[in-house]
Amino acid sequence: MVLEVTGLRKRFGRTVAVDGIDLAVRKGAIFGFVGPNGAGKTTTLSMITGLLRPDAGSVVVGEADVWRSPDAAKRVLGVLPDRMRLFDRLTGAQMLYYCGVLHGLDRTTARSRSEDLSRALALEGSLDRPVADYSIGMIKKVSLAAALIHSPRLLVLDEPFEGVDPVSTAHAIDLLRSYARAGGTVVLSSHNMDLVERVCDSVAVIVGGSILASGTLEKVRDGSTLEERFVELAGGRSAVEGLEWLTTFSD
Ligand SMILES: Nc1ncnc2c1ncn2[C@@H]1O[C@H](COP(=O)(O)OP(=O)(O)OP(=O)(O)O)[C@@H](O)[C@H]1O
Repeated sequence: MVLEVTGLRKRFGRTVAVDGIDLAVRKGAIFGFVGPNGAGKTTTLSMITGLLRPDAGSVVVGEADVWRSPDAAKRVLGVLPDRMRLFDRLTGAQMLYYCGVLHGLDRTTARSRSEDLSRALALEGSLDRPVADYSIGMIKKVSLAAALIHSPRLLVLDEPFEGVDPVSTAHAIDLLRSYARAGGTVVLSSHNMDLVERVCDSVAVIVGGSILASGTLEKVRDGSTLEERFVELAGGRSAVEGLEWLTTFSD
């Protein structure tokens, strides 16, 4: 296992965001973490990556406990956090160079990897512009490149495809697949069930801070589509009753 999460818990005031979850992700997996809004995905991924201290539980990445040996764990991790604050006065090229050097790459390697990643993620032509001027999709792509630049063993990506166009998404998927085939491991969250079905080989469904189903994609789908299974586990669709006023139109 590359990632082992045991009894993870987090509460914000009276809100129990994560209610004692266990997860195990094997080497080479592309693992999808799905759940409705407010289910606890970002809170869980933030605790896994050392960004948010858990109230209880442990996270082991490779051999390292994220909260006891954070330096060792962070060497193994590549992270695309949700709503990441970027150094957005830097150009894309400067930001990738900075991330590479921070992770211990020498200058030449950081520059050449940043060029390789920009080609793979269709960011050429944008790297000399300040990140502050990037579109939402471009920010996701440069953040993904920043997560990959030091060639980590485990990638944790919170909503990596949100706002990313279909061609760039296809490139990013190809990149993640070849990374996983070579022994890298990916944990990603997404609201796009078709995409999760396309990319992931195993999934966990989190609702109200608890994991309601996890395992291989086939096991969790249980004969239906992931979307149907997701809606079922998340408590079904809400009715539109009581919204008749919506069709009275203001004019
Ligand atoms: N810093 C915080 N302070 C207070 N409550 C928080 C904080 N962060 C998260 N929460 C609450 O914890 C719960 C889980 O939030 P979280 O962001 O983990 O959900 P999520 O599954 O990532 O949702 P989404 O799909 O909408 O991004 C929610 O009820 C949220 O309001």
